[in-house]
Amino acid sequence: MRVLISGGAGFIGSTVASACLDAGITPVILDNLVTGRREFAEGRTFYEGDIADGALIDKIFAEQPGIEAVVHCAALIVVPDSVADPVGYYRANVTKSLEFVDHLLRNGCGRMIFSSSAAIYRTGDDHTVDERSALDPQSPYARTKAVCEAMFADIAATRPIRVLSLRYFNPIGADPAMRTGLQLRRPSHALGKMIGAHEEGVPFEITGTDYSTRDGSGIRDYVHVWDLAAAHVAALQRFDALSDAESVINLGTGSGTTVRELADAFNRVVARPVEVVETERRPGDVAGAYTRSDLAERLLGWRPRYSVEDGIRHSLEWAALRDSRLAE
Ligand SMILES: O=c1ccn([C@@H]2O[C@H](COP(=O)(O)OP(=O)(O)O[C@H]3O[C@H](CO)[C@H](O)[C@H](O)[C@H]3O)[C@@H](O)[C@H]2O)c(=O)[nH]1
Repeated sequence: MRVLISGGAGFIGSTVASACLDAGITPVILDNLVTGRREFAEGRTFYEGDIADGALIDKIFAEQPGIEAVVHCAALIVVPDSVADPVGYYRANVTKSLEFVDHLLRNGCGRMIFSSSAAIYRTGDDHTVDERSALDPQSPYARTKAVCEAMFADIAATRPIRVLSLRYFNPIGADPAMRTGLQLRRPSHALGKMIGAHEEGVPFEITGTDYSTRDGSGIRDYVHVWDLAAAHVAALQRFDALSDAESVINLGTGSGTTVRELADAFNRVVARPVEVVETERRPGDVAGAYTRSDLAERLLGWRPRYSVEDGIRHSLEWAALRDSRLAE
């Protein structure tokens, strides 16, 4: 099977590409390298360019016969940037996705797996969500994902394409074989900040300790990126067995981890523990959620295999390697 992966030189897309290769699926990478890394496409079939570039998409389908599906990961993903630049975010994530799907239709590609986000859910009092939970995206970034889901569903209703949206919770870790990982040197998410604090020997700041969670800190569902990638492989293999109604699947572990618990897990992994201090909430932050759904297991036969500690260990291993793997 041959699969086109948009954003295939990014963190998740490149990991999906590695999982495809390991499963005997041939990935064709499409990435404009705005945030993706050329190094992550090395040795793979790679087209540098934009998902909205119709001539390029036509060229890819002409040169790579037998592309059976698309995994659409290409997107901008930084919440504060989306607040500062909503036009840029809607253009990159929505307008270009609309053009992309049109190009796919013209080339007869009828299967798409879309990288969506659990950030689109309204979170209830018990901090759990499933695929039927109400949506209430809180940032322009999250709204671009919700808009894309709705747009794809409208298109799939009458045009010959089916779209499966996979709603990711919080990805951590790296390819266990260390082919790829997070491209950023200093990621701003909780584990990235923890690794940074640990390297510099400064305290890690818990941003917000007055949430209605079991210990007051924010709760998330940290899912290993290799498990996410494996879910894409399972979705590709089972795509045609899914019914039209089964168009959204949560990808999380089903366990909530608070920031304090994440720090405890971190300190079980590292030799020299990181100190933890408390500060104010970040603007726009939410208490958070984890999945209560078993749909991924029922429909894809997928279950996460890696623990939060595994994710932390692999993130640390990648952080130590990153500078030797990436040019800058
Ligand atoms: O230095 C920090 C950074 C984060 N946190 C806390 O850690 C939790 C998780 O924060 P992250 O920034 O790691 O994750 P978010 O879920 O808030 O947001 C991230 O994950 C989302 C997926 O659900 C989207 O992808 C989004 O773009 C991305 O920023 C929150 O309670 C946050 O307050 C800290 O305590 N200290």
